Amino acid sequence: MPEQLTFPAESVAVLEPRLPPKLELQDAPRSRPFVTLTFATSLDSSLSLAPGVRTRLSGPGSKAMTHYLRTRHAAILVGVSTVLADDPALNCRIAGSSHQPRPIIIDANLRWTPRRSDKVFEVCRNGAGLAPFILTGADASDLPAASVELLHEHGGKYIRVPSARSEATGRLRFSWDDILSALQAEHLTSVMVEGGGQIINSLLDPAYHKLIDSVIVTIAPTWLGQGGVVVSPERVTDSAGVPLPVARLSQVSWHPFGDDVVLCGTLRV
Ligand SMILES: NC(=O)c1ccc[n+]([C@@H]2O[C@H](COP(=O)([O-])OP(=O)(O)OC[C@H]3O[C@@H](n4cnc5c(N)ncnc54)[C@H](O)[C@@H]3O)[C@@H](O)[C@H]2O)c1
Ligand SMILES: Nc1nc(=O)c(N)c(NC[C@H](O)[C@H](O)[C@H](O)COP(=O)(O)O)[nH]1
Repeated sequence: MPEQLTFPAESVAVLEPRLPPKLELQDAPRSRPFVTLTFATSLDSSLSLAPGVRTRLSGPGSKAMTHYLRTRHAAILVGVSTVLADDPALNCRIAGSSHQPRPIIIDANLRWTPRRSDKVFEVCRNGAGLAPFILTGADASDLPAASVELLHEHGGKYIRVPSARSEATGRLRFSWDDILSALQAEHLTSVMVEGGGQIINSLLDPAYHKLIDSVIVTIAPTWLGQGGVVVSPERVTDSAGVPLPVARLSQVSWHPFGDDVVLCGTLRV
């Protein structure tokens, strides 16, 4: 029996001002998708115990909140290491909701080989989710034919995004402007960025704050300890090299969900 979550109407009302406008209420077409940054963190800012380790942080109430967010966004975006670690379904499991978000997987360097048995395809075949769009820096001629075929069969695809090679890692990187342009071209009007750490830290670069419309963070009352996947964006300094805070939320509100608290805010000025 597939998991069925419920999210109470009073909590829906609390979240509504933080969410993308419903399509029918949108007065003018947007030039880029509405971006919600959302994740679950421990008290020591960890998303998971270690890279590659799936770690449950959200309790039942905040988990249902995350799935409610999935009903209210056109797309859900994660990095390839999250897919490799978690084998996520990336679908919405709120009882009675017919909406499914489009999974977007950032895999600039083609690290993931999709397989028929992956959960994201399984839920798709069961009519409980959509097939992923994989954003890659690879040329069409370098895409593995079997992966292209598997995606096509389920309604997914690779999308090529302009990339630059990082001097530090030698890996291909996207700018968030290009990621959002790719989603806009697919008529995806809103996206929730769920993680993992590298994706979130890259989006929290001050150059991209203007692209983030809403931030919704679940904080679980636990310390995971050192060695976890940590949300901590690259340091920013002034012209004298003195460290500055990278970002501070405004329009902040805190909402308890069971043992967890959900923090809402914005980085837009
Ligand atoms: N608690 C949560 O809410 C939550 C959410 C998602 C994932 N997770 C956990 O996080 C861990 C994975 O996080 P992670 O940091 O190891 O990996 P990740 O999921 O952030 O993916 C890393 C990959 O994304 C690529 N990437 C990041 N920014 C990019 C950009 N701008 N352009 C192109 N590529 C980019 C990196 O090169 C790397 O290949 C897993 O353990 C997972 O369970 C937890
Ligand atoms: N809100 C939240 N609380 C958590 O405790 C946790 N581990 C995640 N992780 C986010 C990640 O992006 C995927 O949601 C997971 O990998 C699970 O995926 P599914 O639910 O199967 O789609 N998210």
